[in-house]
Amino acid sequence: MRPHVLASCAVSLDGFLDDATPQRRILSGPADLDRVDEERAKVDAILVGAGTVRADDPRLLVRAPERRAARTARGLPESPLRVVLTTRALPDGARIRSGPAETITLAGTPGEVLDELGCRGVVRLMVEGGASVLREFLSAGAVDELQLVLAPQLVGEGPRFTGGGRAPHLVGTRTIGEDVLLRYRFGDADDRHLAEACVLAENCPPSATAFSVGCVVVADDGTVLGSGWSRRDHPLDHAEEGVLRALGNDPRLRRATLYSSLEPCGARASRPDPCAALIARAGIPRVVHAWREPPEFVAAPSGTEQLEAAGTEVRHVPRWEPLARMCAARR
Ligand SMILES: NC(=O)C1=CN([C@@H]2O[C@H](COP(=O)(O)OP(=O)(O)OC[C@H]3O[C@@H](n4cnc5c(N)ncnc54)[C@H](OP(=O)(O)O)[C@@H]3O)[C@@H](O)[C@H]2O)C=CC1
Ligand SMILES: Nc1c(N[C@@H]2O[C@H](COP(=O)(O)O)[C@@H](O)[C@H]2O)[nH]c(=O)[nH]c1=O
Repeated sequence: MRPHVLASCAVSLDGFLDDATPQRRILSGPADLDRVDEERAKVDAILVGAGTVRADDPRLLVRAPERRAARTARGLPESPLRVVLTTRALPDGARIRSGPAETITLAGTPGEVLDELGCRGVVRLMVEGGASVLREFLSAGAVDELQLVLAPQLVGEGPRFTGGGRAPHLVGTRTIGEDVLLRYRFGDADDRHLAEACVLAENCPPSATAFSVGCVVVADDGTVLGSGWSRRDHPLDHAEEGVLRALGNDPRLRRATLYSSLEPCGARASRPDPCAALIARAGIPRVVHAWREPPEFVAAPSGTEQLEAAGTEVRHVPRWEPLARMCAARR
């Protein structure tokens, strides 16, 4: 299975990734560099092109000790696998060649590289650049999410990425100090919204007695009506339950699609109404999920059967199941 690909970069106001001098130009402010570190800590592998290794001599490690410790506690290496795309040997003395993380080199099309990394068990890949690699991955339609930071600097000239590819759809913006983070997703509507639901599950407060799930509800014109995750507003809330409560009787629900990282439940121990009943009652005609509920807390999960009996179309997209599981396992 191919990994979920997050492309991440910072650009100046005039659109450059670096300046034209041999020194590395840091565009992100300190708070954004810390956010990038947080993203690194979530992935299995970080990929750059050899041009970035030659220009920046990066280490590509998780910097924050508490993030490294949290990875180790989950049985992961303290920093992700480092992947350099190159047709040559890495420069002698390049910092990326030394520990503590493992480094591999690969060559090939983005599709071949993703297949190879998928075979190695990489579920989440972060592509950090540089210009050629970003262009190559975006043009090949190999990026699922782009996190682009606009930094308040004017550079004049330097590397930039250009080129075609699938249309980006804005999913969120955030001001980070003086930087602005723009988050985009690519692909068809089901892939975009379902992958987003999966990563929302990372926000769930931990629980030993319930799954961690993310949910997005989208109107038939593509408007995101609501989103959330398990236990966001109340310790017993399922993700779908919290989102539907906030939406009340919105008439748009009758033509909406509900995306959930996990199949909506058909039975609950802690509350009378399972999510399948809440969805049917709200009149939502379509549900898309990534992961059939395992028989962990309920002997024979029946959410799909109940939804279908109520006339709701249910689509299971197994491509996102590893991402749904990985985000649910995050603490
Ligand atoms: N602002 C930001 O967020 C970031 C900025 N940057 C900047 O980007 C610049 C570097 O960009 P750029 O020069 O385009 O270099 P890249 O990092 O994109 O690397 C390009 C090189 O990668 C190798 N490569 C690319 N695709 C493949 C492939 N499919 N198979 C095998 N090898 C491949 C080739 O190396 P080879 O010739 O060895 O085969 C190629 O020359 C730097 O200035 C850096 O500072 C980089 C990352 C982030
Ligand atoms: N300059 C720049 C980035 N550059 C990326 O960070 C890498 C270096 O990371 P490290 O090894 O931890 O120092 C560098 O090679 C490139 O991939 N990233 C950003 O978010 N913002 C920035 O302004």
